Amino acid sequence: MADHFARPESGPIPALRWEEPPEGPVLVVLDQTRLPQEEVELVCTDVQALVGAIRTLAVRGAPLLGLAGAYGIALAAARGYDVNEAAEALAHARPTAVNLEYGVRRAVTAFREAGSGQGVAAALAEARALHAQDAAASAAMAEQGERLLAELVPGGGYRILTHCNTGALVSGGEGTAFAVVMAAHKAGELRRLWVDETRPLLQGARLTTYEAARAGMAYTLLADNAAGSLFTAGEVDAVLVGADRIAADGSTANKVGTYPLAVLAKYHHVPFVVVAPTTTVDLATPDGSAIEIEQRAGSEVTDLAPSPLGTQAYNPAFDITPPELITAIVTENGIVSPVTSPSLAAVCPA
Ligand SMILES: CSC[C@H]1O[C@H](OP(=O)(O)O)[C@H](O)[C@@H]1O
Repeated sequence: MADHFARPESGPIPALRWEEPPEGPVLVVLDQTRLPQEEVELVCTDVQALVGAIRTLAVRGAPLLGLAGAYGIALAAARGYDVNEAAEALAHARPTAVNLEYGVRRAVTAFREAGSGQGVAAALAEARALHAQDAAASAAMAEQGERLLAELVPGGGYRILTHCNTGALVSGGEGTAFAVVMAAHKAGELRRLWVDETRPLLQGARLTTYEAARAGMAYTLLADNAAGSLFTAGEVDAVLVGADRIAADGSTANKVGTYPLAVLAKYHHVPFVVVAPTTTVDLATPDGSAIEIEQRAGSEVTDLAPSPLGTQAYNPAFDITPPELITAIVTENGIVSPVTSPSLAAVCPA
């Protein structure tokens, strides 16, 4: 029997922070593979350690990956490592979330454009600017998402189903989809948060429950394959999810298991809402067919049972939801309906 443990403390969750101890600058990250049982921090003194943390999902979630990429460039520059090599290693640590390569690019550009001897300060300033930008985007999405819920679910008392984890653990602020849930909770309008466990790495069962418990929400965990019966029972007013990459036509890459929820939502006439900052929008990618889906080790699937030695496993980390299944995409700059007003360019900075 798993050890259940006391409700975690409330307050901000330091998913990632820059520190400058006497022995040199470090990036301190909360190891999300140890949550919720243990709050363990990893002190990254070099890019190799940070890349390892990204690949094992100690550091995870699209917006946070962007921050890790930017701070990783500042760390490489500050410790005298080759910035170009650091950029290559960081940008390719995980392929699907566009935020990672975006954050790396922002800091590398600042480093290269800085005056002589100013590269480290410029890269760190850009990482901090992206951090603040993400926190502001999170607050704006929460506000816009709450207004959208009031339109989509008249009468309040929302029963929201969410998948994977999209809270403060993936963000410089309160997160993406979970930030909207938090806003509804604070307004007294969250009747129930249905939390998909999110196999195989259980981001929902471990991390979203951790964040919902800290916030004092009314939440219920469910096995991913139980979601269908919730819709049948009429227990879902809206589905809110995050994103790792949104193509120009609104096709959305998100944690595997998202696409089936979109199909269920369509069949049961339930709003399906994606919440993501514009740093997750990739206008250079025309549609979902061009998004690389990360394939992860089969052991993440076979080891839980465990299955017989030699069992082959299919383990894509993400799937693609087509625009016609998405009711709305909430960004910090506005809400887009991929079917009726598909212009994501209108909400993205030029
Ligand atoms: C809104 S960012 C969170 C996003 O990232 C997750 O993937 P992973 O846990 O593999 O980093 C998942 O797709 C979430 O929606």
